[in-house]
Amino acid sequence: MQNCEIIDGKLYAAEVLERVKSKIGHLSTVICKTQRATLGLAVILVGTDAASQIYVNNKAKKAKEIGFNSEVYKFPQTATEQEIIECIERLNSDPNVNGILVQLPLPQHINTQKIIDTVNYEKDVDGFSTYNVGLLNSWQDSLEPCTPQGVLILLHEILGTNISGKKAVILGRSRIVGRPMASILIRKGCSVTSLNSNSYNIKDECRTADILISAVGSPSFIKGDWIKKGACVIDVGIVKVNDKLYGDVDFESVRKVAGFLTPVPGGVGPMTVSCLMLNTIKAAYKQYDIKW
Ligand SMILES: Nc1nc(=O)c2c([nH]1)NC[C@@H]1CN(c3ccc(C(=O)N[C@@H](CCC(=O)O)C(=O)O)cc3)C=[N+]21
Repeated sequence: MQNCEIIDGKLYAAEVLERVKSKIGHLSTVICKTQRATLGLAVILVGTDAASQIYVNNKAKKAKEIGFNSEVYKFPQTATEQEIIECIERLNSDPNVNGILVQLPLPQHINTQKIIDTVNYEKDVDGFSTYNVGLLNSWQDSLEPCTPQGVLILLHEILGTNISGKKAVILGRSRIVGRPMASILIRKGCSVTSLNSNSYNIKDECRTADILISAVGSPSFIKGDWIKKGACVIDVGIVKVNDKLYGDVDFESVRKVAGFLTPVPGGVGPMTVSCLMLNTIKAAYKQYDIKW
């Protein structure tokens, strides 16, 4: 039986973070001393979703660790669109805030796209605004969504930088992962199949994948017999059940067939956080008009 390589996301996330730190160092010497500016990431959190609280705190902690200012703006579940919009507008015009992230999901009564599109697209470090999505899909430079960016870095580490011609199957079509992931892989020359819960023959489709990316949030539902031998399996799902974290992938059965597999936790999650830092420093370079 062949061996499956378990991909250490924390390792590659640390590498990305080192790159971010050196970029911060460079920018600080060029700009901050003379203009007395600081670098900042603002995070907006609405409501009390337990998972969101954890992620938001993780992001703010990491941001501070590497030398960003990071403020979390908390709103109650009952907050109005107008209150959130006013906060975003203040942050848009604050020169010491380079990145703004609105944690999702937002409460039902709030128009998510409207809120996201209030964020100045050059501070939209999630890359979810209509304008950034348009840039991405027309293959222009943009702030790209963090999780797909992190997945691409892992794929490059595993398979090399040329992944053109590979068959990629993506489960899930969310704004955060599925849709931008498909767009990025199409641009890289992959043959991309997008699946959702209504798709026919999901298992057979998955079995055609050289690269299988799952972002469904359904604990352990992808089994070993869904996997092509030697395939690269990227697990983006993360759900907590009875205090234990589960991905979409049934780890033990899939590792017997796959060539490469990202674990949960310790796979894609840490890459997402590092890519958020990368987007924040990229946004700062753009805002200060410094060459990347
Ligand atoms: N506007 C917005 N942007 C996001 O990027 C966004 C969001 N909303 N809403 C929720 C999801 C989820 N998400 C994760 C980030 C880090 C980990 C992460 O660091 N995971 C660790 C474990 C963390 C733990 O112990 O709970 C790991 O997989 O090793 C997981 C999930 C970002 N999201």
